[in-house]
Amino acid sequence: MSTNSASIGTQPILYSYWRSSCSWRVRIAMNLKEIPYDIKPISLIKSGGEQHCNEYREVNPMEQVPALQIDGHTLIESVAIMHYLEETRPQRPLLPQDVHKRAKVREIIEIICSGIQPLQNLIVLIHVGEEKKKEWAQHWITRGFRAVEKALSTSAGKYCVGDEISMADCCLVPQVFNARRFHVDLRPYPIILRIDRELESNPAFRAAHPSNQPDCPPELPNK
Ligand SMILES: O=C(O)/C=C\C(=O)CC(=O)CC(=O)O
Repeated sequence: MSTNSASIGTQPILYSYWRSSCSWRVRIAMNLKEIPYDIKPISLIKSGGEQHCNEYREVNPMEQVPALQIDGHTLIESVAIMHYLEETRPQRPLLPQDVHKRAKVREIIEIICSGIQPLQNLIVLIHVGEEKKKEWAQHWITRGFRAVEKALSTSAGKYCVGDEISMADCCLVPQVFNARRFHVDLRPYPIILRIDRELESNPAFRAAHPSNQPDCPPELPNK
């Protein structure tokens, strides 16, 4: 963890891209915990991607968003960031007290953050190629959503795990957006759809939505 004296005692800075699902997870968590922050937009597409420039590589050697400068540190990886926020800002908890429920939250996080999103992110789709990318993304999202829906069939209340919003919900909503972006048929996943609809009007989720980001283009493509 590198230190960054500029962020000690000042407002956290989130390096973010409007429709990056990983940035979006952190925006939701920050909003739920009511932590004020500034956004530094990093365009993943402008001039081959600002995430690859030397200056940003110093911030995040993975050349991805998000990165969060907070408490004098630079943190990367959205799930690690959410856990840091949970441990340092326990207000409005995003993990349940019950250990079994915690395990379910982590299970859903893993399915999405290891089993779906990395397989359909920008670098992979560029490698797969324009012609095949839609079918590829649909395949991995469908496979993962089958498992998420099954997990939710026993864990869900109003939200992914019980009736309290958790980190699992922070991960689910952006992934549903990606599924729609790649025209995945969501009808087989009624619980996923119900939770997504439930969270649509939540102010923390609304403020984190791509369409409410400073770097969102005037017309939202593929929405
Ligand atoms: O086409 C673009 O606008 C570029 C990048 C993204 O949306 C972000 C992703 O790679 C998808 C994701 O975060 O899951």
